[in-house]
Amino acid sequence: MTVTPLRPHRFQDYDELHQFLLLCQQNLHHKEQSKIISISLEVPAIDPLVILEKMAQPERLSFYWEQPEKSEAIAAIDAVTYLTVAGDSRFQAAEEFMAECLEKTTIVGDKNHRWLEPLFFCIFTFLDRVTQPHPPFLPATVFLPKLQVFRRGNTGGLVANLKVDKKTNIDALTKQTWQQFQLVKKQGNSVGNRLTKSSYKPSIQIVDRESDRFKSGVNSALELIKNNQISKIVLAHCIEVIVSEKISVVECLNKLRDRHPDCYIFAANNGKGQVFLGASPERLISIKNGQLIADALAGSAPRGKTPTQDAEFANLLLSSEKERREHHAVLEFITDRLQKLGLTPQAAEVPQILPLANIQHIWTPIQAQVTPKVHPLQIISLLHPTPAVAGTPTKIACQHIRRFEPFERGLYAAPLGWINHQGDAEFIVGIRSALVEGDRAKLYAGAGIVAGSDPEQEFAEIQLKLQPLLKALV
Ligand SMILES: C=C(O[C@H]1C=CC=C(C(=O)O)[C@@H]1O)C(=O)O
Repeated sequence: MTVTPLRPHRFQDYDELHQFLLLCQQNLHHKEQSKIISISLEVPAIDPLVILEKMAQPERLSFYWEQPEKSEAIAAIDAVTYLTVAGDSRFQAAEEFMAECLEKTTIVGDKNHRWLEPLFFCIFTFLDRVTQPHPPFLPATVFLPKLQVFRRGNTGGLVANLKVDKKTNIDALTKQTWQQFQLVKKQGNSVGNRLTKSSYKPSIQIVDRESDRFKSGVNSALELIKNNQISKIVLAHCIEVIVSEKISVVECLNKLRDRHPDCYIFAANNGKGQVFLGASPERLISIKNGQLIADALAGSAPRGKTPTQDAEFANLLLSSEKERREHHAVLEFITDRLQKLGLTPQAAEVPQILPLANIQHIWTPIQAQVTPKVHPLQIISLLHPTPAVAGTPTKIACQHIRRFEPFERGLYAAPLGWINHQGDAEFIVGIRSALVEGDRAKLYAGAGIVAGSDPEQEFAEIQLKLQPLLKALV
């Protein structure tokens, strides 16, 4: 990888871009060689959701990521190169793919933000194999977008990743890239004019055939727990909804970010008409300048209707032995796995409450210092799936999940996120999510089952967890 220092002229004019790309092509040594030229530019603050709406095409890969509370959002549009792979070495294959891409990438332009450089967007499924004949996503999809647009507060930026080989028509590539730059810049200052609320007001029909199956799954799981085969399992439920018109992904994301500013809002489009989206409160890992944070998040209660009732629910949650056990399984697992990697994780001794719009959780953030030798995907391969979405012991819990759940999880409860070339990364766990296709969506939510769990209460918890998505679809 070559990183060229900040250029004083910063591609402000068409001819400069044209000359630069011609030079890149001339510098290729032989006719098979290709390069990825990654150009980053500061632009006025833009709403990346507007860019997603205007520039993403349904038949191309795209990815959207937002943390409304931090005023951070990013849209990744189309792929200049991508990998799809299955099997238990998927994380390693993804790591190798990224290294190969970076090997032939030249990075130029502005560099004052960690998102002003090429990012790899990663979409993994819950399991490393799929059994459906036409799965919406393969076990690993990693892509470098053609265009990436971000906003953080009042700053904005774009990254264009261009593939250049001896055969590339540089005139056409320059024209296309220049048009993209202009289109993005035209949306400048769109933070003030975020998406206007449209008149999209469809009605919804819920198909929920499997609620008894969920409860009987919980009863069977309790038997396994009683027989000491497992100590925890997370069982999910899936409902299908039919909406009276084609679901607007952008509208749905817009509602989610307004109503759930404390969650990660995300959407992954497979380029085949299916979009996996949601509002997840659960960070798997974030790494910034070598500082890692992972969330142990498990144990749930509703929000109260008054501050007093809310505090009561929070106290009950923290003092419930059953909920604490559910939480502790996750904390212990993450800490143990990070130690296996040679890291020294540190967590507060007393867990906290993470209050969300309609639910609250027991939460312990875990911190560790990561050396550059440890790749983020190595960490993810050891952490996923945590007992917040699988169970204890992991392998046996996963086998029973497949047996009890009458659907394939796909991206539900799986790692989704991005990585840059310096090892900064951010991955969430894809819970509180839905797979959208046309006028239909499958909504997913799960609950941790331990000794003392009650099937009716777990089902009620799942209904609560499904609400944000149900409400955002209409
Ligand atoms: C598996 C889910 O939530 C996890 C995260 C937080 C709390 C959880 C719980 O209390 O069961 C779950 O472990 C889900 O929302 O689908």
